[in-house]
Amino acid sequence: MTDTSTYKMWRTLSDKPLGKLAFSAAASLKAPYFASVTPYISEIEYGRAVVHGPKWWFVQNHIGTFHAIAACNLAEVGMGMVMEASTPGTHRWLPKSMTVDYLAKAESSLVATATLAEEIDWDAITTGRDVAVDIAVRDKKGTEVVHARITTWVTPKPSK
Ligand SMILES: CC(C)(COP(=O)(O)OP(=O)(O)OC[C@H]1O[C@@H](n2cnc3c(N)ncnc32)[C@H](O)[C@@H]1OP(=O)(O)O)[C@@H](O)C(=O)NCCC(=O)NCCSC(=O)Cc1ccccc1
Repeated sequence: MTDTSTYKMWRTLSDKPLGKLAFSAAASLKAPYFASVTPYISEIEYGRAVVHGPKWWFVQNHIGTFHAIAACNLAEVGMGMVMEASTPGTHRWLPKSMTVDYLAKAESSLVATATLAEEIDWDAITTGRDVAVDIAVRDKKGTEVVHARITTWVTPKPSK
């Protein structure tokens, strides 16, 4: 079981009235650039997270759709939640690359579903390894408009 402070906070707040809203606001305070997509985090569990990004004026591009880089930011939020819920307290993670495909015009609010790309034997990570997260970003019709893969670098936490 992971014991990051983020996942502990999720378990404390997520079943309380307005708890998910409070958690989502806290995530944006911790990493303020996330606030630009006003993320609402609805699900977090080992290996999976779901994040909603409303479409409003600030996230639009010149053709009036959801800006691709704003969608990437939403994908980053999803990745971060998956990694916080999945990485054991003995290890730490840092995003090191992202590949992204813009599959269709994003004309509505978006939902990013982030999943660990493969089963990970965390105990076997004694030096460092890549851990990938896939993120499917869908519009309100369920069409996947953006697909991202974010690779994180996982290492054992240094002893203090
Ligand atoms: C570290 C690595 C990924 C790999 O380098 P390599 O040389 O192959 O690996 P090596 O293991 O030798 O480590 C080298 C050094 O790195 C340090 N270190 C390692 N792991 C961690 C760790 N987990 N945390 C902290 N430090 C760590 C390690 O101590 C060592 O330092 P030292 O030598 O002791 O002083 C490197 O390419 C890099 O820093 N890239 C930039 C990454 C970056 O800035 N990403 C974007 C940021 S997130 C964002 O913007 C969005 C977002 C926000 C919130 C939530 C979600 C999303």
